[in-house]
Amino acid sequence: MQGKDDLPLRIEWSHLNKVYTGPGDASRERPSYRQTTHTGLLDFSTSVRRGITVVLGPEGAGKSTLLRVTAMASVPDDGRVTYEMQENERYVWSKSVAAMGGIPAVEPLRGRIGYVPEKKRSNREFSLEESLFFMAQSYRIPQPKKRSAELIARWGLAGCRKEPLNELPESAINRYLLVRSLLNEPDIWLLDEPAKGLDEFGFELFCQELARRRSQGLVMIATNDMELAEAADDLLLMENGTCRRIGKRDLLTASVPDGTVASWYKTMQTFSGIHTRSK
Ligand SMILES: Nc1ncnc2c1ncn2[C@@H]1O[C@H](COP(=O)(O)OP(=O)(O)OP(=O)(O)O)[C@@H](O)[C@H]1O
Repeated sequence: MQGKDDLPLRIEWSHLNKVYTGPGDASRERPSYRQTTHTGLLDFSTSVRRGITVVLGPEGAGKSTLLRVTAMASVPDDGRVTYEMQENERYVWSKSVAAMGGIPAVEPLRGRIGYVPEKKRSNREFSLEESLFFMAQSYRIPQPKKRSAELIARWGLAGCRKEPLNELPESAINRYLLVRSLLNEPDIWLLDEPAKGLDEFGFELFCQELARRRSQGLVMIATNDMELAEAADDLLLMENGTCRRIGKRDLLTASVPDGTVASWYKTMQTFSGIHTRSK
């Protein structure tokens, strides 16, 4: 019999483009009336499978944009994302799907994606406990109270469960965001700098969860934290909104003497002149 781990789980991006337009550069002495544009994704095409893919790249390379679009929290200008969840079950996210009020078409998928965004703050006045309960209800999770209580206990958040989200200390809000993304036991877990702001205990819990999900689902981590990047099965290197390199971590890092992701990434930077603020 085919187990869950044997089922195909794959995301493919085809010719994705995303450009941000905004008012002129406010940092300039004279205000400009011209719009500025920033490239988030530029004809981005590649695919990933089950396991942990770490997305690397310098500041502004498009890592957060890629995760945001893949989480369907943002609509691409062009191109498509295809999610193959299992045989005969696939979904597409694109501008036309979004424009057609595509939410019903991707609704079953939404409940199978967990996303931790880059910005780790909340201005909500709900308590941590209420917020998780409401979210569990919106996902139609059976026994939502039990599920949120279980996660609160497992992630050491019982002491601050009554606190409003906008008053939580940084370490707790980071753990809360991880818990929120796990409520629905997602098949696809998308994490933008997940270790940033986590305390030591939170990082330990996060590593345990990552180990548990390595074979169970598809995990993508955008990070500049080279210690975390060592968790990768696959590496995806981005530059100027494009995929510059993708492959098995072991094969890519075999080309550097110490076999670490940090050294491989440094070598790649040397050849392209890209710079980052890696740890
Ligand atoms: N909401 C936005 N409005 C305007 N420009 C944006 C927005 N989000 C991203 N950008 C621009 O898009 C480009 C890609 O940004 P993105 O945050 O995706 O890169 P990144 O690789 O995640 O960078 P970092 O490592 O700094 O988080 C950058 O030039 C950025 O300034």
